Parts: sequence; C-alpha cells; structure tokens
Amino acid sequence: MESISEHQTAGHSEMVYPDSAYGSSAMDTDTEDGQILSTSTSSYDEELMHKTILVGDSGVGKTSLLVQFDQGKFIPGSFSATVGIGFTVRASVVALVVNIIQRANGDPACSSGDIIRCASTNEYFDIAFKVMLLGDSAVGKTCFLVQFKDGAFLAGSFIATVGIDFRNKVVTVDNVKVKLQIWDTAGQERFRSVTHAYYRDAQALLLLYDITSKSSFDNIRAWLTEIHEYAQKDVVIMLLGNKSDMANERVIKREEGEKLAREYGVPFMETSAKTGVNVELAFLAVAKELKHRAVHQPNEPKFQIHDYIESQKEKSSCCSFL
Ligand SMILES: Nc1nc2c(ncn2[C@@H]2O[C@H](COP(=O)(O)OP(=O)(O)OP(=O)(O)O)[C@@H](O)[C@H]2O)c(=O)[nH]1
Repeated sequence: MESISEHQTAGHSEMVYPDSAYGSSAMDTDTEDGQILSTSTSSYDEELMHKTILVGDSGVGKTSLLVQFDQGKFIPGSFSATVGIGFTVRASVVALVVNIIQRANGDPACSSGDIIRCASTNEYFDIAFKVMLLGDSAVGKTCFLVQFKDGAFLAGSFIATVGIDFRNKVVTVDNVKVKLQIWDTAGQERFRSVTHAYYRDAQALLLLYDITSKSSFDNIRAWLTEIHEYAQKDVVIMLLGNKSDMANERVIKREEGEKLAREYGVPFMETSAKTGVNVELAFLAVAKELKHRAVHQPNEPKFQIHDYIESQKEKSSCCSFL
C-alpha cells in the first residue's frame, strides 16, 4: 500500500486554491479563473482551513460519502474506482478522498505512473501545477498569459495588475493532461508583500523582463534573490526577455539575457506576447519538466529542459542586434 504522503508529493499536496474535483462546491465560481486582490476572495479563513482525508478499501463508499456531503446527493449506477486522489472544498472543509492507486490493466492513468485523474468543472486533467509570472510592472506578464490562454494580444492602454490573478489552462504532454494554474502577479513594488505569499507553493516561476527596458533587466537579479528567499528550493525558473517584436526599441541584447540565464543556470528565451513567439513553448517546456519530475518512467531518459528549448525555440530576434 502506498502512503498518503507519496500521493501528496506527486505535486498535489498544496491544492488549496478554489477548485473541486467534483464540479460543485460552495466556491465553484472561482474554479476556472479568478482574481485575488491583496487577499484571497475565499469565503473562509485560510488560517483555519483543515484537510480531512477519507481512507478505506476500494468500494466502501468514500467518494459517495464526499459527494453526499458536498452536493447532497447520491451518485447511483455502476462503481467507478477513484484513480489517485480527488478533493472538494466546502466553505470550511477540505476533504480528500484517497484510494490506493488502482493499477488497473490498460488504464492510461495508472500505466503512466502514480498520477491523478481529476476533472475541473469543464476539463479533465491528470495532474496540476502552479506556475507564477514575475517581473517588473509593464514587462508584459498579463499580455503573456492572455496570449497563451486566449491566443490574443491585449493592445491599447496599459492597466497594471492589482494584487494577483490566475487562469487555468490544460495542455497535453506525452498523453498526460497537465493543468497549469497560472498566477499573474502585480509587478508594482507596493503589491510585493501580497505576491510573496504565493511563491511558496508554486512549482514553476516565469521571470520576465522587457527587452526595451534596461531597468526591468537590471532588476532581474533582485527578483532572483527574492525567489530564492520565498520560493521552494526545487522550483523551476525560466528567464524570458519579452517584447521581442519591438526590435527598433531594443536596449537589451539577446546575448545579455543568455549570459544572465547561464550565470543562474536557468533556461532562457525571448518572447513576444504580441506576436505569440515562444509563448506556448515557454509554458510547454515548464509543463514537460514538471510532468517528468512527477511521473518518471523507469526507463525514460531525464528530460532536459535546456535542450528541449534550444531545439524548439524560434530565434525571433535574429535580425535585430543593437
Ligand atoms: N509590443 C509589445 N507590447 C507588449 C508586449 N507585452 C506587453 N506589451 C504591452 O506592454 C504593456 C504592459 O503589459 P502588461 O501585460 O499589462 O504588463 P504587466 O507585466 O502585466 O504589468 P503589471 O500588471 O503592472 O505587473 C501593455 O501596454 C501591453 O500592451 C509584447 O510582447 N510586445
């Protein structure tokens, strides 16, 4: 029998943000995307939040008990074993259903490792990770996220993010559905204490500067110091030089970005939230890295994020040297 902690270390122990594997809870309005201004919009006090875990043999009725508690109804029909772990949130209760992983013959979830098959209200996913966008104000974090999520560019006047905001997107990596919960933070100094609180359970951080802004590049070192102070030790970090479409206003050479990234041992690429260059690649590379860490097949070679990026990235700024 696998221990509960083994399931939790598969990247899911901190799933306390508003979500529900069962599609209906007091907090479902926030399931897909949400905005948090200076503090959580949750209707409960996170200080007082507790997890309750339902354990017991397969088929004893843990899921039915939870659905009855959460939705006040009984799911009739044939028994469908929980694969991995599911959870639901009620105003003051977080309940987890834990089953021994069912290594059922031919079940893709089981055969690809100890992963979790869950459903948010409208999209199935196997495994979920929290990603944060960091960097100075106006480097393009919100546009970067909107480009990835909706394939559109937010042109027009700049409206600074207040506090923190998130969007979910599910991507498929090696037949595994990976849900990225992407947190867009406010770059302005005055929101720093709010955003620090969210670093702790992020599995990946995308750190952006603007290739037309020297100060945003110079501040990257300070951002990295902050990351080392507040984030998990093994967090995946990626450095991104955004606005690569603005060749005429470039003040930071691509080589400078590459050098800084090498110094800190993090992957790097230039991106454009406007044209979409390398936006999807940045998130896909992170999703692949996190998925390989969580679900590692015995005979699978270690995923090399640097090599993957080098082989995939578009050299968007090839012709725009200073
Ligand atoms: N040309 C160009 N403009 C961009 C790009 N990304 C963002 N912008 C513009 O830069 C400005 C700031 O973009 P935001 O995405 O709001 O910046 P932010 O980093 O989220 O800023 P804060 O919310 O204050 O942290 C906006 O006017 C965008 O239209 C890009 O890749 N190319």
